[in-house]
Amino acid sequence: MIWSEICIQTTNEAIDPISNILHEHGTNGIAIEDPADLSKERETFFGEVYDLDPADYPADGVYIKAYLSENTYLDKTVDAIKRAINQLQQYGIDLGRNQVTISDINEEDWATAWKKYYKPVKISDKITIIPTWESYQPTSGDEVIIELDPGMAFGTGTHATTVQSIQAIEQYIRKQDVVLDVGCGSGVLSIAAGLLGAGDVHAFDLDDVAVKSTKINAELNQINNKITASQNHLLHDVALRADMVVANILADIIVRLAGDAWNVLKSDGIFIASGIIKDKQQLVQDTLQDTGFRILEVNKMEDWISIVAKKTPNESGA
Ligand SMILES: C[S@@+](CC[C@H](N)C(=O)[O-])C[C@H]1O[C@@H](n2cnc3c(N)ncnc32)[C@H](O)[C@@H]1O
Repeated sequence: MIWSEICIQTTNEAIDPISNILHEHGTNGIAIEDPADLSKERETFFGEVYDLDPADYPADGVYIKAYLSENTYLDKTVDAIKRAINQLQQYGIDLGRNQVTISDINEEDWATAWKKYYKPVKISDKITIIPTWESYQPTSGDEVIIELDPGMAFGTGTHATTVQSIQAIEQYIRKQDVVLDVGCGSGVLSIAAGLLGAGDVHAFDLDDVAVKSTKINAELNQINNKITASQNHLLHDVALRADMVVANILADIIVRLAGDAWNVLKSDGIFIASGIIKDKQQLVQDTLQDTGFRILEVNKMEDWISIVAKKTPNESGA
């Protein structure tokens, strides 16, 4: 079968929002080619992405590739994707060259192409993520291994926003916590929470592909007894009581989520918000504080901000 490959040349900061747009327009198998992956050092990064080959990467820019099956609406879909990407400039996101190219590709090529960029990666002092098709020898007895096959869903675990989320989960989780993962993608954050001791994890995503991927990955890690995954818009109509809410999603969506996150959290509950660009940091902080949260931490990795907030009155009593 022949597929259409959409390749967008853009910037690192545009990867998440453009990936979301591509998902929303029904594309499959998103692959990211970012030369920064070869050389980046993260302040709080505990290891390296192993075995990456420079020959696999573009000389400059970031390429996001996604695939559409043969369909008569290709032109319309591509136009809609271009329009949605251009609108990101209104949110202050730098799109770089913003060049979109379309080419035909055989099914056998795309189905496995992205896998060559995805290697075992140590993302905290405890956690290593390994793709299911790679072999890996743990380096210490207490290493927590997350096996992952994200398939078509977002979330290899290696993106800075995901790394920040997992590091915060590791720091704040307590045994038997009830955790809600909003925008679960591949389920990587839910699995991290489950393996780090959460009692019950509820994962939500708008995208049915993400929900299926979370279920598959929970089973792969043998913690499907702890994790439920369902299709949902943010936390709408969720009546659970949680110790922790984690959302690696865009800043503007976190702003909309803040009130519901407050409502579902128990007193002293923790809200981990990630996927925030620098320009939106103040907006998210202000919104969280106006909602009543006390900001515990603001962290930066590459160009991304994550915020950890607690459901306790702040000093001004708001
Ligand atoms: C950046 S990905 C994060 C995936 C994963 N949690 C991680 O950290 O790697 C954001 C996810 O949020 C989902 N999403 C976007 N808007 C949403 C909404 N309004 N309600 C629920 N999920 C949403 C997307 O489908 C996508 O899977």
